[in-house]
Amino acid sequence: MARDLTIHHLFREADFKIDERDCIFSTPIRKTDLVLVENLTTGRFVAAEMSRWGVIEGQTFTKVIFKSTEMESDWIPLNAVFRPYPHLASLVFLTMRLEVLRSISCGDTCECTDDPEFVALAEHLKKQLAFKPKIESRPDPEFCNEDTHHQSYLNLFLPYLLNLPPISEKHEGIALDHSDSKGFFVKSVQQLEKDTDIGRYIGQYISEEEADRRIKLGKASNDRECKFYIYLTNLIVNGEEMTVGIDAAIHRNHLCMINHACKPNCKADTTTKHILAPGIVLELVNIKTITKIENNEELLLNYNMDGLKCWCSMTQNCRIRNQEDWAQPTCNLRKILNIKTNTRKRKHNDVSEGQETLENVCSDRNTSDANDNANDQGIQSSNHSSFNRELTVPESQFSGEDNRKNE
Ligand SMILES: C[S@@+](CC[C@H](N)C(=O)[O-])C[C@H]1O[C@@H](n2cnc3c(N)ncnc32)[C@H](O)[C@@H]1O
Repeated sequence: MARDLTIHHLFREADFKIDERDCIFSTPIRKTDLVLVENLTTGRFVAAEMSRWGVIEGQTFTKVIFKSTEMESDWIPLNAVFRPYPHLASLVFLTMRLEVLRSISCGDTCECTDDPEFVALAEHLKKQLAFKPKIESRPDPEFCNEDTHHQSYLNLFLPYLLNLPPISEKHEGIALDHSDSKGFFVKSVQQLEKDTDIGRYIGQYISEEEADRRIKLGKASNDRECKFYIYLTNLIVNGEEMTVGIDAAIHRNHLCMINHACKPNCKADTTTKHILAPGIVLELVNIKTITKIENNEELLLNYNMDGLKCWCSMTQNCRIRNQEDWAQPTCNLRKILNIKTNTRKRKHNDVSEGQETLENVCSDRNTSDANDNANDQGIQSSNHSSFNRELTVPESQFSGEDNRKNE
């Protein structure tokens, strides 16, 4: 019996073109996330949990501390860590299972699943599929008052010198708050009159293409906390309109934490124009109240987003969020667990489909800059995604995690 299988072998033998190390740059890794760690001496992977990370004194690259059942906690270079997307986790699991079955040519009753390496990794990958980050454990977000731009946005205009919009100070009448069911939200701390301008939606300006890439990443990550922070706006270049995104997932102010409601008390106003360079005009996104808002009321916007499973309960289509609202993994784990040897061909087809999705996402990595890498390595906890009147995202992107029992 061939018992010397490693994940490397498994990928190779199944003829998959998956560069697992690349994936770390395309999906956020958080502390306590489940990862696969490569033992640099043996080249084998073990299941592990991210414990801490940082830059070791005198070294130029980031290292992480991991905990695994097999080894003591240790510092390892970040590029030895692989956190597959949840649906990739199921593909890895499927590949292992297929390879083990193939290598020993046995039926379902074989002892191959007793192999300690297989069992440890399979357990690990199953946990990966059940990835459910908790909103309440989130650290307070950091805010700033200025926009910034991504390389993809600069590329649209070089060699022009861009004049970024001015600083937008936080309005004194609003504050950030948090609830277990909705995560962060914005509330008033004083009465706000109708038509009050409460500030500009701050973010990182990105090209439409980059916005698409980040949306794809959000989908591919299958993160149940999948949140949307990109607001699309218009840029008028020599009289022609083009779309750009303002991504507030990382670079943001309070306003990106305003939740959606079907009957909102605020609106996004794009009538203020800002001249970035001669002939290049940006439509700024200002948030304004559309009703009088009493002290201690939540500020709400209509995202006008198709497919949002809205929890605001203001219309018949909305409901209260519950556990079922989480996005389900795209790959059917139960199917994989019940795999039969004689269904091997069909399963291989399943794998190709999923892999295609993943490759599409990873292949766009070059458009991302150093800023992105920092974010993707878990420095921030938020997922990149988007909300806007023009975006249509499948329902599974808008899932929640808790019910409202704590409110
Ligand atoms: C810009 S964030 C709002 C702040 C968010 N509560 C947080 O903690 O980061 C937008 C995300 O919040 C969630 N959300 C906000 N309002 C919602 C609503 N009425 N129904 C469902 N999801 C909502 C969705 O996941 C959406 O992608």
